[in-house]
Amino acid sequence: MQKDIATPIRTQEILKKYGFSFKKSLGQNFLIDPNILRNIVSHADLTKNSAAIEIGPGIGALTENLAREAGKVVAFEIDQRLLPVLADTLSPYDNVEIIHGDILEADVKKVLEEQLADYEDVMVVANLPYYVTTPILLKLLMDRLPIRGMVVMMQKEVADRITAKPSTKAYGSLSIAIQYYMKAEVAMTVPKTVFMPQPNVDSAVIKLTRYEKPPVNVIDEDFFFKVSRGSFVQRRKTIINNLQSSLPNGKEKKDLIVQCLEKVNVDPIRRGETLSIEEFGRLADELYPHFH
Ligand SMILES: C[S@@+](CC[C@H](N)C(=O)[O-])C[C@H]1O[C@@H](n2cnc3c(N)ncnc32)[C@H](O)[C@@H]1O
Repeated sequence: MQKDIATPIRTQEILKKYGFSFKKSLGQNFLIDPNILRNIVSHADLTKNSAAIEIGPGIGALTENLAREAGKVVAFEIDQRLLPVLADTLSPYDNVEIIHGDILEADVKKVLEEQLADYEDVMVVANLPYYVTTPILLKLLMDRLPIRGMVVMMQKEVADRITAKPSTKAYGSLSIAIQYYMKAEVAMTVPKTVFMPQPNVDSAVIKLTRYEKPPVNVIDEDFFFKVSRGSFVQRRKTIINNLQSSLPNGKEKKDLIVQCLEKVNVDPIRRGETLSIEEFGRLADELYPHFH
């Protein structure tokens, strides 16, 4: 067994050897605790028949743990300065491929089709760069990748929003966007002390498991997301007020919106934050013929 990359001493040695300085703008907070890393990977339930996709391998701390458990790891890293570091730290593993580039620009579907098709399942596992957590998650979901799920670390406040249930403060359009595709749960919270440098915010790891089919069947997904987003524009306002402002010609069509709300048993004076995904689905389908 190789020495872990992610001990504080080894991380310091690697950073010194390469004269590496952290770029805050790239969300570079590296993990330096082998137990946390093993724990994150255990939530992904990998076997040698699984492949893992990692976003932002840094100096390879999580990558190494993934390489030990999965059949193959493909990791996307934006910072060119880390490429020689990764070539060095991950040299004991022949099942890792590093792709240099921005995950937001990457054709992940092509990578899955061309390089990972032989694996039974694929998991995305990452300690995400916090400045782009939401765009990364939404991109991966909208790409409709045939993955089993994701185990991803992020700012705790974002993890709470993603996993939130209706009628809670954290519930909003992000909760709906993610929970439409995946079952979402907090796997663990993570203290600041296991990072170098320490971030200013608390962190949590969430586990997302892709649904075979969404929890609600809708006529048009884009319209469903438009209605749910539009219902949260001003959280303190009622759903009728928010929909009047967010739907095209909503002000003039107030009576029609009220009728649609009543038809699906949603009181127009409820707030968006009280509606479940199923209720948003029924409402979107009712509004669709009049507003799409
Ligand atoms: C929070 S660090 C995690 C590093 C390592 N996985 C660990 O856990 O120690 C985030 C990593 O993502 C990289 N990164 C930032 N933005 C990225 C992007 N748009 N695409 C790919 N990698 C990115 C950073 O350079 C950094 O290596």
